[in-house]
Amino acid sequence: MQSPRRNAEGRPLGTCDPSSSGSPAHGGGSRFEFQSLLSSRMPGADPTSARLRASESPVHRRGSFPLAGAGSSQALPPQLPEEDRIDLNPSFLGIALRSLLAIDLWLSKKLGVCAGESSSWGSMRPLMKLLEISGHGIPWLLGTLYCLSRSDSWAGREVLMNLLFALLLDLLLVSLIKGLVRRRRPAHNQMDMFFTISVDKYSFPSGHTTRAALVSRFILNHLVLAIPLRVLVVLWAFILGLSRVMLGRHNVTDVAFGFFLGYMQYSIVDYCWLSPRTAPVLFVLWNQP
Ligand SMILES: CC(C)=CCC/C(C)=C/CC/C(C)=C/COP(=O)(O)O
Repeated sequence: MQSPRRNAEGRPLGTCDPSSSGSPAHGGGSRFEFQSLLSSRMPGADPTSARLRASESPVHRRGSFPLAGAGSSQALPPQLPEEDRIDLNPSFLGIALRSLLAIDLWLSKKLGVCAGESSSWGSMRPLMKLLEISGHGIPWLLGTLYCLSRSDSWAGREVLMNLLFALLLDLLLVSLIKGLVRRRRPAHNQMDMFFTISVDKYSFPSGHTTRAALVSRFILNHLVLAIPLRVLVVLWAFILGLSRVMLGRHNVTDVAFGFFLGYMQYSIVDYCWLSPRTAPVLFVLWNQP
């Protein structure tokens, strides 16, 4: 049997100090806690009446005890520890976010059909992992550096220099957000990714997806491609994002935000576009023998 949860005084919740009963305005806040805790934790309790009682009480609307009435000599009852308080009036935003999170987890689990070899689409896993490599940071960085070293035109060098800047900016922003948000990867993910850095144990946002959105927008804006190739670039980005969820690497919201972030990152790169005019030092340095 579980031991009962206790309040700040070490008293089991659901018991009430008789000395503190009475009007909340006179320091009897414990009674309201008792009522609301009881009605929301007891099986078969009526949550509506708990809410009504709570809304009548200034104690619960503000989530704290009122000051003792003027001249009252009764000591203020102690505050409940944070984990023992119940938000009886959650905001609309709170409910919406919690619902979105629940749908996200449910949908991500459903779509994680290549998460393991024994999953329903487990045979597709090698293909998904090939896609994973196509969006990895290392091949993109090395490929850009190689092309930059081989480029013999100013225009080509300028575009590649900006692609390098875009890839580095992406790594920086994704690492920063992953480190701040620290959302764990889905439980069904197998951590068998190729060449990761420490923040890659976190999943929000999907780095592959930000890169895919950023690079594809970059290519569409700076390379002259026939329509079928342009469609292919967009499809690659979209399928790469989807494959992150199918592999079980990410939740749907990690990928959705990844697309948004990658798209916005391109706008930053475009705004700060490096050219021999705006960043002459970079271009001169690159041309040193
Ligand atoms: C210059 C430097 C520090 C390069 C690091 C490149 C690198 C290891 C990128 C990590 C790529 C990666 C595994 C990202 C994780 O992607 P998710 O889609 O799983 O978030």
